[in-house]
Amino acid sequence: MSSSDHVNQGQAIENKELDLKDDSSTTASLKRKAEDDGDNESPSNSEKHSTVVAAHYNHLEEKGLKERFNSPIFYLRNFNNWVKSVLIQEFTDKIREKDYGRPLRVLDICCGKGGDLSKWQKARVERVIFADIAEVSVQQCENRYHDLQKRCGRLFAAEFIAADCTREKLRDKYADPSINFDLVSCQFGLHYSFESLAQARRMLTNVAECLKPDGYFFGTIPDAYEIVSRAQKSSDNSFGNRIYNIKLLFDTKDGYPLFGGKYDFHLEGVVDCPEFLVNFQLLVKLAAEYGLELVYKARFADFYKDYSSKYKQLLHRIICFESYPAPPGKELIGDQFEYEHAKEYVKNNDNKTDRIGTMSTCEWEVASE
Ligand SMILES: C[S@@+](CC[C@H](N)C(=O)[O-])C[C@H]1O[C@@H](n2cnc3c(N)ncnc32)[C@H](O)[C@@H]1O
Repeated sequence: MSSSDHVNQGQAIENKELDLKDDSSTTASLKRKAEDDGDNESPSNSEKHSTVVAAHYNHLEEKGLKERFNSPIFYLRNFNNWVKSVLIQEFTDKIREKDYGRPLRVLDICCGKGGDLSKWQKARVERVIFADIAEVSVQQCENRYHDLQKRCGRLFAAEFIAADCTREKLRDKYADPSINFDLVSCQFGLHYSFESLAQARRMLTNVAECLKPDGYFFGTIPDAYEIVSRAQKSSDNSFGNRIYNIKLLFDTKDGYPLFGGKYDFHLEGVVDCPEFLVNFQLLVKLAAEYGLELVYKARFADFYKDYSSKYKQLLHRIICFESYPAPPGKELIGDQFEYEHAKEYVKNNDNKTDRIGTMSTCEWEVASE
């Protein structure tokens, strides 16, 4: 969705009434339109959830290579990394198309342990500020940065900030508060701010107040519409499979609240804490108040369709899919019944191929929520 120089569907958003049952999305990119003055809304009094979230991420163990290979979400993680890599590449390219030599400055908000460090290195950016509420994660991010620096010599400059980005003003914490970002990235983190309007506003202020006019904000969030639909089909407001479980903590009969739509999310070995639903149309409307205009949104399945041929090699390189049927000597990550779709595909494709790359339905259910 749109600004003047992008595919123009903007009016649809502007003119529509908010409809809680309307569709939402998993990846979105917004463009900074013009300068604005930010926002001075006071922070919420309740910091309980943020403390639980920070404690959860602080206690997550760092996994070694071997553990990662044996993880039941091995392909899902790789696929999520593919989505993030493509987003980073696409938006750095967009800026460079206009201004090739521009040194790119980035804010990676809700950065975690720095899962995107090497993506920023490959994108040849000049400076990245990493911010996250979990101070242990921020420290691990900094350690990883120094390791990467040792391995590859020249690396972008970096700053590391432990802060609740839904309550604190990040600008006051930058080494240079007059810094302007070309890109702000928030991967799998923005939804934590939808606990309350004040928190969402603070987050968007942090995102937008140092973003250059024509800079981009992009991120990935769970799909509220999908989550609520799945919960409504269940008898106890919860659903999941062998790798994930979601329990909504309110009655979904009449949809979901605009803020504070809380659910417990468990993803095997990675997430186990409360999260909040994001009504996408509301996000778009709020973001507009901060000078941000939607230029693209897609659910992961559609994102894959949009970019899989352009970034096919990367899909192979970071092993986003497993071979079905499993090659001799290898086992499938899931049970046989999780590959019916792949079995059908191989059966119906006129013997063009006897093996395809795929994900188990359990992993795909998470990627599509
Ligand atoms: C699912 S992890 C994603 C980490 C990273 N962006 C990635 O893609 O690997 C979500 C991150 O959001 C952070 N987070 C949650 N609430 C936050 C808040 N209020 N302020 C800053 N970071 C927050 C968590 O600490 C966690 O590191």
